[in-house]
Amino acid sequence: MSGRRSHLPPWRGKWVGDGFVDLCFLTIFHKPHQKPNSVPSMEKLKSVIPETLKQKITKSATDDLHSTSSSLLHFFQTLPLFHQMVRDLTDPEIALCGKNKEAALEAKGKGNECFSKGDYSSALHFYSQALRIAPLDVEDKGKNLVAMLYLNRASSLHKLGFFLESLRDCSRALIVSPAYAKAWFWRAKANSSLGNHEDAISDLNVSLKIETSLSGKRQIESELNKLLDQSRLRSNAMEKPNNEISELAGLLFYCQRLQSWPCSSSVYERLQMDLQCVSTTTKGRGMVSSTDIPLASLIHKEDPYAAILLKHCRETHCAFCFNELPADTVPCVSCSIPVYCSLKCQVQAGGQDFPKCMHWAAVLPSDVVLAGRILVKHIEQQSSGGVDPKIHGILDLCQNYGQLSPETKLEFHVYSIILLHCLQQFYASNLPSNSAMTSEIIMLLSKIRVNSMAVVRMKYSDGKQPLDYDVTSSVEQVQVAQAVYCGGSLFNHSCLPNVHAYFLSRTLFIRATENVAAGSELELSYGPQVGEWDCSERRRFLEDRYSFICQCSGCAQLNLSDLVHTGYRCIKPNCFGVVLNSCVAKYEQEKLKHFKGPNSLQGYYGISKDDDSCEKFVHPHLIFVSCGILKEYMVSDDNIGRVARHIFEQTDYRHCFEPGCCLSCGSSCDIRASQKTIAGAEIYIQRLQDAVASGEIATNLITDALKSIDILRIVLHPFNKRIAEVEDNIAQAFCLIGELQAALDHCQASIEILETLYGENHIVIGNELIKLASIRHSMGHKSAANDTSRMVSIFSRYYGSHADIIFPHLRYLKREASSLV
Ligand SMILES: C[S@@+](CC[C@H](N)C(=O)[O-])C[C@H]1O[C@@H](n2cnc3c(N)ncnc32)[C@H](O)[C@@H]1O
Repeated sequence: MSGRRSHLPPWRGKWVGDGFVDLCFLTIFHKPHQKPNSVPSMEKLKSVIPETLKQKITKSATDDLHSTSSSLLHFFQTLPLFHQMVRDLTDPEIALCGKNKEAALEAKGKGNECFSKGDYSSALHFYSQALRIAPLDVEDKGKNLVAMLYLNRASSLHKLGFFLESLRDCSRALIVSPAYAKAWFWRAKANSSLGNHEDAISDLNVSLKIETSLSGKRQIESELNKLLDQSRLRSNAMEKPNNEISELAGLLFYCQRLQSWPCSSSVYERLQMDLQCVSTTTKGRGMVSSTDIPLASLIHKEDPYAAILLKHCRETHCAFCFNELPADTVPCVSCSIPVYCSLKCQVQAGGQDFPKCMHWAAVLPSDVVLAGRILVKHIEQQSSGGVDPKIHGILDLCQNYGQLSPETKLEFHVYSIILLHCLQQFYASNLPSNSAMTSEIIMLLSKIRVNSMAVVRMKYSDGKQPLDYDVTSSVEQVQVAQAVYCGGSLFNHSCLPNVHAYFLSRTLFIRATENVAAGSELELSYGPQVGEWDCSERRRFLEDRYSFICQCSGCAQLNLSDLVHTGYRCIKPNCFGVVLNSCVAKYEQEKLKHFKGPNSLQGYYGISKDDDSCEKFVHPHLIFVSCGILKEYMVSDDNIGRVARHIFEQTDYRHCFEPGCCLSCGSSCDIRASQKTIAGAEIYIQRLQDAVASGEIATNLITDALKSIDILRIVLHPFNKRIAEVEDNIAQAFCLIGELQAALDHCQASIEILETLYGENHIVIGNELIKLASIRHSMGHKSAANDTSRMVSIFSRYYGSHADIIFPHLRYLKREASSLV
């Protein structure tokens, strides 16, 4: 789920969390080999809608939809601009997504040129481009063009040392043209390079039989003799390797290399949870378990109802399984847009695609395309079941149309009419162009907005392969696809989630990250979490993006993290109290106003009553309000306990959140002056960040940043998140110049703050421990093994047996840790 882009620096193992996707209207896909198509002028279309109609639409509620969509439909039907736009979107002649023999031949020619110059990676690029646009049934020089392109690419791959990829491409060429002697020959070479000598010999024998030219036959014979000599030399007793490298075996090999599903048998971990969908008091439906759930249990697994790859990932990720593309991509058979990692994905995608790959599917925003896919799936399911394929109430999911922004309401109206007209080309009888159908699509778009999930992948932003791990590797979650999971949509959001969602291939997995008592609600995070942002930021984000006011426990209760996250330090030297800015103070004061007493929270999140009638949360860093007095959960004498006591040892808690006043001793602090001081310090920190990004670090930049963090420590509360971020920047800079002890100290300082903000078992801490362990390991410290075991336990909590698949670093670090012990 997308979540807002965190302000953490790129190397931080940052956690965007689970989130639902945002809308990205009007982003246009330009194909690499052709000029960008004319952009459908959505803004222009919106601008010609009469003002009164616009007003009506932007103020509409669900009940008004028939009337508003009828008026807009009527207006568009008489508007030439609208018809022109629909024509542009649907006309295969105008569209850029069609196959194109001339362009394919041109790209092939460029590939051949590069190949003959020995520039095999450019040749690979041009052949892949040509494959994408080559029509399936055309010939070039008496041979099938697609088969030729596969073969040419196979030769480039072979030259580059990608033998398995080369083998697969030869097999693909042979599927298209089985009597292609050269393809058998190159397949033999790939098999031979992979050590599959018997397969290589058998391929050469086939090639020899088919080849007609004398020179060709001679070349094959010479290769065959070489291989036969080699195999005679090998002992007869040698075990025969498994030579059956089929497309499927190739796929499995790739999955192993890419650390992706479905190669691992652990994927078949069983679901044993008995979950129920119940009605909650404040959040609509929600999921609960009828039994106690131990932490790390897999509680839900689901394939998407519909899913689409995001535009920016079209060149890098498979359009079906969403995994990273290998070098030997497989194009779509009907159009030039999607590419797949294998024939298997290509075939599977065929079942979920539109009847014909259409230009509009490449141009319209992902929400709209997803709505189109859902409509088509619905129509086809109904028709195949012999049911009248009338569209009504597609997907039993909630929607928040009434709470959408005026601009979004207008866009939903416009897009639903455009989508309807695009789909009518194929489904005119099921999709009448009327207000009922338009309202139905608006509802569908509203459901997608609230319920669709962002499918994410881990990205190593320093560009290194996961297994080439070193201390500066960074792990980041990036969104690659958007999908609707009907079951997954029933999990509500909490800023203190007790379950965690992640993806392997297209499959959604949800796992409990703590022990959850029977009957407690199971809630994941749609992005914001306690520790990541303060309460005001989280609520604003959820309201803007998903149009609901968060009613979770993290937002309803006081917690230490929210108070100190952006807090300032008290001016008294020995006071550990926190000073809040006006925005945070307002939100925290608000919580107290709405506090209805401890009983209102019964039954949530495993709260239990202890002897002196105080409510306890399972989250150790939570401070809670109970029985009319403020009391901290943490009674220990550590930092958290000290801060908590200072903050809450006051009687009149209802008025304690005065902005600019220390919550502990009441001293007033000049926040404006503090902000000015911070702005001065931030200049040097930014310079260091820029230097880190460029990889060139002068020591004076580190010295300046160290002075700046000292200044920050004077004005900001010791647990303010900004200090953790800057400590992290400095640690990275020290890493880059090889001063590992200093890097270690700053990395530890950063983690200490993050543990206070998130809790020590949070996945963010797991990500940070990757860095700590790697620094310690580079220094030969035995304690790296402790970091690793802590990290492994955190990752297991969030990913169970899938942790090693998602974080290949874990395997590396585990191996290194065992070598230290
Ligand atoms: C993906 S749906 C979750 C299932 C939904 N409750 C239902 O009845 O179908 C998201 C919607 O649930 C509600 N919701 C989820 N988490 C919430 C929270 N923490 N506070 C308030 N409403 C929430 C909001 O209406 C939100 O738009």
